[in-house]
Amino acid sequence: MPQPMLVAAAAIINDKGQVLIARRPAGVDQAGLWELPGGKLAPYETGFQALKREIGEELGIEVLKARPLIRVRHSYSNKTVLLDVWKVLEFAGEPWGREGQPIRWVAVDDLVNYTFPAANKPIIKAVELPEEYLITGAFKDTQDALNRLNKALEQGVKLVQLRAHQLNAESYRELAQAFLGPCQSAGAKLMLNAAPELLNQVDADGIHLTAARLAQYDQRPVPVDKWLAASCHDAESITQAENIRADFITLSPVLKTPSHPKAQALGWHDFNNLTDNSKLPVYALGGMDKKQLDRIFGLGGQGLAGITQYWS
Ligand SMILES: Nc1nc2c([nH]c(=O)n2[C@@H]2O[C@H](COP(=O)(O)OP(=O)(O)OP(=O)(O)O)[C@@H](O)[C@H]2O)c(=O)[nH]1
Ligand SMILES: [Mg+2]
Repeated sequence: MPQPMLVAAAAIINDKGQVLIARRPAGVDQAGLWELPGGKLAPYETGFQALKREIGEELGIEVLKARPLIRVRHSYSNKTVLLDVWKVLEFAGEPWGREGQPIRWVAVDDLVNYTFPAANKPIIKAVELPEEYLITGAFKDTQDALNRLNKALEQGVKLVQLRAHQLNAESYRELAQAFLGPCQSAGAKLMLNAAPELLNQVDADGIHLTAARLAQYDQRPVPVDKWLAASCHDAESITQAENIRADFITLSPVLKTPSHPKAQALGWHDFNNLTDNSKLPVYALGGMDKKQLDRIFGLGGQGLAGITQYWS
């Protein structure tokens, strides 16, 4: 593999939750496309140092606080880039296009209306996705499930996977219908852990494929305006998720977990290796709790997925 060009880029979010994008000027590579501000690492610079310098040069602001968001390797016809993308949490000053480039604050939901370089597809998804992915656990009946869901939504959960393998197809569909309203009111996305065809009956935000379902497809089984996620456990299933153009994945079990006592845990080292080689945003799953979020970010993860934290 050729040595990639190392690039640091920033997802700068303001207090309205908008993200700052800039337009690449005429005459440069990828002219006219929108991008996240940033640029190439100088020799001996770390990603964060390059981020601070580039953002100062391009936008005239000082990055005060940032954390890793996603690292994406992408090969164009003329070069390979490794984009080290940071989420900027605090900055000083008012950004302006110091190099004459148009800049714009855009609502996260509107990012789909702008054209970015091909490498940015998973990056835009990482910007859109929250840090936590709730997977539903055991419940007594519909009312109990809804009570637990509402509690989780009150605590700020923005992404929910309805996982209920104990239900038959009809009961699952009914429960999924019942989940739609509360999720919509809370501005949360609802992923169905079910066959993709269920989207024809239940207008949820997307489908989460089990590892078994993931292996069955040779192309993306849901429309592009819906989200597609998959459960992965190793490099092979991650490649399969990329091949069918999934938007994000869970990777498990990172640590030992009581819900899957027989499964061999990956451990942090393998989690890091696998996310490094994944093009897609990766949620860590298995034995996770919120205290591990900074470690997960540092190892290339999007955030954590799980059940115990919000469902019990
Ligand atoms: N800054 C930035 N670069 C991106 C993005 N996506 C992407 O593929 N790239 C690629 O990363 C490479 C380096 O980015 P750059 O042109 O901003 O580098 P730079 O600021 O150091 O430019 P310069 O060398 O002209 O001063 C370019 O080939 C660009 O196409 C993105 O979202 N932001
Ligand atoms: Mg640049």
